[in-house]
Amino acid sequence: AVGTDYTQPYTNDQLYFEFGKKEGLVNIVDDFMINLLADPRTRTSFEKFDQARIKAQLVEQFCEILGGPCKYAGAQMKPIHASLNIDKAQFNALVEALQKAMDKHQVSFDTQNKLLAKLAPMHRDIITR
Ligand code: HEM
Repeated sequence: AVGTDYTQPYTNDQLYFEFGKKEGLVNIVDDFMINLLADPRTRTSFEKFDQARIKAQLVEQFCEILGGPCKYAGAQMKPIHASLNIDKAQFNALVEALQKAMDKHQVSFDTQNKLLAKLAPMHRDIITR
């Protein structure tokens, strides 16, 4: 599982290749975290934690979701976010930060939406207020 009991990874590695494989994901997630730390809606959550560790976990999670050769071994989404008091505006800000990073790395709109479609349902494990 990739952090929830309902998220099914894509079953071939086409999307993983469209994201530029591991190297592409590392670059996208680096910019994603820069964007999260630049936005006041998300900075206050992320600044207190080990960002290098979170980025490494995000790369593994996205890699597995996109059908790549990875196995996410991080925390489940519900318990890890439970004490963070995350609202809908913060969740939306995170999606924007990811879109901005994917745009910068020239991931096509359709391909971006394939990843977002797997992340969006996670709102029910992450938003707690
Ligand atoms: C679909 C949306 C999201 C996904 C896929 C996601 C994914 C992740 C992952 C993979 C981790 C690392 C788990 C681990 O260390 O084992 C994590 C941790 C974290 N996330 Fe999220 N997250 C999402 C939304 C959010 C939002 C909206 C916020 C706050 C604005 C947030 C704040 C954090 C923080 C602060 C941590 C570190 C918690 C800790 O180490 O105790 N996340 N997230």
